[in-house]
Amino acid sequence: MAESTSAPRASTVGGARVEHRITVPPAVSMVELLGLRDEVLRAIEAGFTGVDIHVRGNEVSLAGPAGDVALVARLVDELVEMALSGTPLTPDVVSRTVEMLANGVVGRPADVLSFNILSSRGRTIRPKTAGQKDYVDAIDRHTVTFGIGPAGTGKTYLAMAKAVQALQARQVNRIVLTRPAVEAGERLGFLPGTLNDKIDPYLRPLYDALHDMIDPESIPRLIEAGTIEVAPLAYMRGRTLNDSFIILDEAQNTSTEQMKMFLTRLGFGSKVVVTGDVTQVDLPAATASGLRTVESVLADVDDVEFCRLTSSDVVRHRLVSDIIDAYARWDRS
Ligand SMILES: Nc1ncnc2c1ncn2[C@@H]1O[C@H](COP(=O)(O)OP(=O)(O)OP(=O)(O)O)[C@@H](O)[C@H]1O
Repeated sequence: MAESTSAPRASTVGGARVEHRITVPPAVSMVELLGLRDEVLRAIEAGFTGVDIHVRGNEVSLAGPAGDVALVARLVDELVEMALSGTPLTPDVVSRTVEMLANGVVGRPADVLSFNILSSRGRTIRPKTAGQKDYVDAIDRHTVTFGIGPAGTGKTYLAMAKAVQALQARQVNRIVLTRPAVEAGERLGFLPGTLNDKIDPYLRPLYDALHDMIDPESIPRLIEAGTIEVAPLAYMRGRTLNDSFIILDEAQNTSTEQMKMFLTRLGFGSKVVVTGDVTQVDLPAATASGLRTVESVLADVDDVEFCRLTSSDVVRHRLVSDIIDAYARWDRS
């Protein structure tokens, strides 16, 4: 951890302006901390224009308004902690850390952003927000986890990362990925091509995430062997899935009966993750979404967790989370 040589010290009348010095431990190289061509340092400066930051050797000096200086000091402390645990520091990591500190997120940003979910294909998948970390923790601790929240919060992506990790660790011997193919179900008969071609567009997002985590060349072999199964929800009927990591995506588009059918496929040694966004239901108006009803049905059942992600967990373009909030306000009015 960075060693702070003093608490922020007032240097101007009224205590508004303070100076603060941080000594970076020798185990962290300054290039690692400040980024190639100082890009991390520039990201910090851009976020706190009122704070003067000077770096000399392994000392970082801060001067500016007390509140900002305190925040930058904590930020540097978190970045040092991340560098010590081998987490690459980028401007994105800086802005996520700032966001967590500014929002008063409980716990340390370094514990969230340095947490390793899956190492595969030469890279590591980590949570990008505190909500994402809570979600993957919930998956670890429960047999059935619901990840509910807006688009782009990583609900599917992180569930798949956990599934691939469980497969790598031999905790399960199969991954089953499924979606309620609402549109495909209605139109299958009218589309040309084999069944596989017909359902493909609906299952495409699941393949895309898989490509990020498993060598694309080995995916056909794994599918052939049944180690990975990607299929519409209707194909789950009548089966019992043992020793499997099962993900139901877009679960807002299931009926109550389909949700029950899906959840009762659970076999021994299996884990289930259900993801969905209750604000994006594509079902006919008269059909109740199984994702809406399930929470009250299973409220008192042990080992089932409902985890909520919010617009602050959106990892797509920044604007996406503003758009989600704007729609939520419009809906309410
Ligand atoms: N922790 C993360 N690390 C890297 N990329 C991430 C992470 N979380 C999300 N992403 C990226 O964000 C994209 C959106 O995530 P995902 O598709 O899982 O969102 P979702 O919440 O399931 O939304 P949708 O309902 O649109 O499917 C992913 O394809 C992935 O590229």
